[in-house]
Amino acid sequence: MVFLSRRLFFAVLGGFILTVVAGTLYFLMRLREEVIASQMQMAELHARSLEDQLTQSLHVVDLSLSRVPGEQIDVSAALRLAPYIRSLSVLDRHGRILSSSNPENSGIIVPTEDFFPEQGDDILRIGSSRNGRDWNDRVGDGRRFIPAVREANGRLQMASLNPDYFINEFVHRVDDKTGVVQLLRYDGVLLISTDEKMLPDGKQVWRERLLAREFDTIDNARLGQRDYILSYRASRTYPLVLVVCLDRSVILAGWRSEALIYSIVVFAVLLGIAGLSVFYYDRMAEAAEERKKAERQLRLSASVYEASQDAFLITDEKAAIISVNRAFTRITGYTEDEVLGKNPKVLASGVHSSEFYAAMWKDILEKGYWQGEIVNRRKDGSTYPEWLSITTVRDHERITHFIANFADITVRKAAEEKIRYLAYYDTLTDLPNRRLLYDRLSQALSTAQRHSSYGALLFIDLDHFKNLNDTRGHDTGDSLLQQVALRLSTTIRVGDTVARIGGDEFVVLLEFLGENESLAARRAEKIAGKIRLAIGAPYLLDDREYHCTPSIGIALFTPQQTAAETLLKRADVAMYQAKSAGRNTVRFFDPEMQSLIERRVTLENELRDALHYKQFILHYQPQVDRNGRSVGVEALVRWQHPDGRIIPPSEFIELAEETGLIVSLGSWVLETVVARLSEWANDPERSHLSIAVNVSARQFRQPDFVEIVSRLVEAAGIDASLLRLELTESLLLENMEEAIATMTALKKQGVSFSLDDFGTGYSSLAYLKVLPLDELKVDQSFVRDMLFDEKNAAIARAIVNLGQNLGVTVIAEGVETDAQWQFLIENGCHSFQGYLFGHPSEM
Ligand SMILES: Nc1nc2c(ncn2[C@@H]2O[C@@H]3COP(=O)(O)O[C@H]4[C@@H](O)[C@H](n5cnc6c(=O)[nH]c(N)nc65)O[C@@H]4COP(=O)(O)O[C@H]3[C@H]2O)c(=O)[nH]1
Repeated sequence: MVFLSRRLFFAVLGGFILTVVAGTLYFLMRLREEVIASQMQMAELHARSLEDQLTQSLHVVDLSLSRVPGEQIDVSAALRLAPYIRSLSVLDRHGRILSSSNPENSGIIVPTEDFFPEQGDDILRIGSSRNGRDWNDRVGDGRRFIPAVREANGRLQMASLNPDYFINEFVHRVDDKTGVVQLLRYDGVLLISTDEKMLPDGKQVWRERLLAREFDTIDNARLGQRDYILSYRASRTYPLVLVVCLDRSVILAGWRSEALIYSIVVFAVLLGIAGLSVFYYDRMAEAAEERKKAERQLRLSASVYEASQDAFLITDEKAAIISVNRAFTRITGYTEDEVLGKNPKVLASGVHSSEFYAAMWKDILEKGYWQGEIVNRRKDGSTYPEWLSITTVRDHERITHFIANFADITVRKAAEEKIRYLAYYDTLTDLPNRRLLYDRLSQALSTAQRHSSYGALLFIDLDHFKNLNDTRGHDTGDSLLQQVALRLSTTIRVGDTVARIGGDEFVVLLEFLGENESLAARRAEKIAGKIRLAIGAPYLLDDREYHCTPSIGIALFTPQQTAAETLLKRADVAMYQAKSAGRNTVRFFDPEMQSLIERRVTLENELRDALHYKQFILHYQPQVDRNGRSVGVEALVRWQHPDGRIIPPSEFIELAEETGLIVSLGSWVLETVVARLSEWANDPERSHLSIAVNVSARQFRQPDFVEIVSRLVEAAGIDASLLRLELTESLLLENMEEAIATMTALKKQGVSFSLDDFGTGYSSLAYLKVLPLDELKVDQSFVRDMLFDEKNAAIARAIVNLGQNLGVTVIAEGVETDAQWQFLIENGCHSFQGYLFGHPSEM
């Protein structure tokens, strides 16, 4: 729609108003002219009819006066005929009234010189208007008369005319409020006027008028203070002029009031039209401005929408796509035509679960808004991360559209990742830096507290690294650091942390080293040893072999330890101790731990030697029945240390387990036992004795354990049932199925099994049913106190009952007194072992 400018609008409105005003004025003026024209006609009509009437009246007078002189005047007849004649008189040549119908006129000399025309026969000559009713009336009393004479036969006959008669006639025709009727003598002398105050035009004016025309109607004749329509007409017969003057102001009064009303109406209408126009123009201008603003806004929005670097996707209420912008196509590869009408699911990557989308839609529908990171799929099948915002558009609560706005954040994420990487990683080695180490250490400390588990911090410094840097340059130094980092990473378990905290300083964080401090220390030391070996292996730097050793400091952290800073300092101190101790070595921050470790290292080495130099011996402890008769023995290993001490198994079995030496030791024990059984087989006094052998978990889990035992038994040709393998509950529980398989296989060979330390472990009764056991061994801890502690007594009794129910024998170990033995016998125990029957000895 074309909208007029304000200036043009007012110009048009002004033009319209001017046109209406001009039209109205024109119309009113036309109306006025018509009024005037009709009044002029009217004035002319009046003038004509009054002149006609006047002429006739004067004709009567003329007739009355034209009688033969000397004739007696028949006054009454004349007056009857012309009521406007007051008297008729006869004058002599000198103007003396000889006789008159008004006798009092007689003798009066009439001054006829001012009559008009001044002389002439057979024509009526009109005198001027005089005061009084007649010649004889000297007082007048406001009355007037007009004399008229006619000369005939040397005599003058005169009539005194009553002007009031004519005035009456005139007023009868022309309302004295509207106009004035005047009767003039032809020479311009006023004879009669219906309004005496109004003076006629001067004689000269009339002379000129009458010379020009005998009758005429003139508009706008100024008489006195007023304007008139003036119509005059000279009598056809007599020297008189009849003038009708219509007062223009009165005539036009009606027109004026009409014009006023009309003007008011037109003005009001125009005012209304103008007001309404301005009002509507303003409203329309406002609306147009609003519309323009909205259009501008829309154009702006559209250009923002199109030019935006963010993708926009708009759907209808059913989630069918109705619009996408250029950025959408750039990011996803889909053109608008390809996605119009489709569901935004076309972009789904399959990375997110249905629960994720359900939660997202819940938010959108309930809160009207969702925002978050999501992975979508491009048209070419590649996926990309985007930051997505979805909002609803509502129309009175009803959702009409969904607007999704997203940006491909691949670059941003990469940058963030890079920043994060730079913040938390060492760029040379790709290892975590000090900051990340602190984070992980703090986490590890709280985890350690939660799980009551020990951990350790290993501070590793490369020996003489500075020399390498100084002599062969930093690049070579960097290369070494990278190789060391790689070796460290591959040496430790997944889940542990290796960090480079500066120069040639590395830190390894070990978690979950167990709840036992010394065990944790040993594990940490062992890993440190592995690291020392790994780092100690030769390097190839610039095609030259290079040897490097580390100094490693270890600080254990306990479940109570909290300060990461302190811990790192401790490990650092320990590392310096390692340096002071000659480098290429491992040192604990805690001196006790250090000596413990050192002792263990010594012990381990000695154990190896012991195996190598066959320093182990077996002691046998008898096992008896209710009658005290020997039914078997338990083989218990002893270490005959070169220093002459006999070391009990409690001091080395655990280390042997940890180091794996137990496998070799266990094999030696088995071989020795089988050899002893074979030896006893030929001894009638001992051939019935069984030998119980403790089998460690590691030994039992050897893949070829069944073969080893079978081979030994077969090779020795002994009665396999005399070989009784003692297993612990924990061993069996570690892998029940495998344990059953191994036991079953050996059972087939005739080997028997005893469950050692029964009651101290998990004591799951369920597994007892499925294990091919021959014997339950009541742990000595129950036996020791059972006579004083009812609970232990109850347990001992329960185990015996259990054995009876399962159909296996029950042996009690640690029997030291007769009372204990008697108690156990009374409660149905089958066999007994303990110092009461004999200490372990070489036999
Ligand atoms: N207080 C007290 N103790 C008694 C009494 N009667 C026997 N003992 C001790 O109780 C332990 C019984 O052995 P175990 O429970 O199998 O416990 C054994 C066994 O678990 C392990 N062990 C011993 N020899 C071997 C072996 O050859 N291989 C394996 N894997 N472990 C062995 O070492 C543990 C300790 O063995 P030992 O020091 O010989 O200790 C033996 C024995 O000397 C008594 O009346 N009172």
